[in-house]
Amino acid sequence: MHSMTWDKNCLTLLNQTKLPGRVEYIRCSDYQTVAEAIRRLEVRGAPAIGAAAAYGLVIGARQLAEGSGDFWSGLMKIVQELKATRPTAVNLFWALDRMAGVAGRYRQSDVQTLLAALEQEAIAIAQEDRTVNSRIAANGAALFDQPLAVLTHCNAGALATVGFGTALGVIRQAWADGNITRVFADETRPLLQGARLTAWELMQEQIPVTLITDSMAGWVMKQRKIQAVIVGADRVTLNGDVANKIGTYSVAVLAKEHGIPFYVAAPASTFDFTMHSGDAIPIEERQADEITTIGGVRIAPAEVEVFNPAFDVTPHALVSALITEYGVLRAPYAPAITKIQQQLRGEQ
Ligand SMILES: CSC[C@H]1O[C@H](OP(=O)(O)O)[C@H](O)[C@@H]1O
Repeated sequence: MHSMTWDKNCLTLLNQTKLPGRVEYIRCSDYQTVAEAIRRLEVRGAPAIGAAAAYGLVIGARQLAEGSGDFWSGLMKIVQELKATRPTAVNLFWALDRMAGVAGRYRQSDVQTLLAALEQEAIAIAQEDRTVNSRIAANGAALFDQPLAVLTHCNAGALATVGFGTALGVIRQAWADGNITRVFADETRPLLQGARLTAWELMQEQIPVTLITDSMAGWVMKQRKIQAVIVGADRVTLNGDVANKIGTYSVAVLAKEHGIPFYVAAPASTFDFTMHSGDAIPIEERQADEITTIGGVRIAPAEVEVFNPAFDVTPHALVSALITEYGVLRAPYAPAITKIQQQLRGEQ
């Protein structure tokens, strides 16, 4: 399955809010549709929203070229509108800054040349994510030197990326190597990415998966049913702190308590080299009805007070290893992350 496809004139998104019951697609012929899809988690997952926003800017630039307003100020306004869709996953800002940089290099060119350059950059961002997924998978699978059962939280699979996933990419490769006996998937309240998306993805490939509620993770560890945890990330800071789906921090604390390795799979595009610690990561808070209803059915009093942070931050001390396309990083993370930053600067 693919989270998105690009066919020169249109971005088609798999509508993840309808899964697993219905496979429906959203054809995005304007950038506003892409922005709304990111806000509504119709497309979600750090690398996926970065790539979707990049394509959204391509579409928006074409809309401007057909209009009569000031092209450059209009383009920068669309960049800001897309950046405002969600605050935590750094891939969104990384992708849009990269696209804006390309636009700046072609600002004095004719519009058609600029449009072509933007489209090529968005395609490159998507293609690089596929390649990076494969390298993360290979680096992470090498950690599994015997058949193990693992636990994962939320969805860091093909649906969260352009390729075949970060955490689930490692699981797919380790499964192919014969080193995964079973995956325990946290349902991941409130939006149930684990129940709706991870369970669906793994069952599509006959990878053994057991769905549990988030509150069962500790008991599954106590019962020695799993030997490793692997999750994705939305933002990793210079010291190795990790923002990820709400509930990840609890899983990391439980893993520490039970002596179980807690791995984070993340591409360099999810590293925030401007942020020294997770204390500064903006945590998205979402609307109350995500908690007080399920599938439109009310499960709590309508006026109840709700706290709905979509992410939490796991301190680097609880992270056993960061699995990246550059290799498996171990603590202390700052020197290794800084080295990746230097390599990236050298590649530009
Ligand atoms: C490979 S990034 C996946 C990451 O994104 C998810 O958040 P959301 O579903 O709200 O976009 C979750 O934190 C996953 O670990």
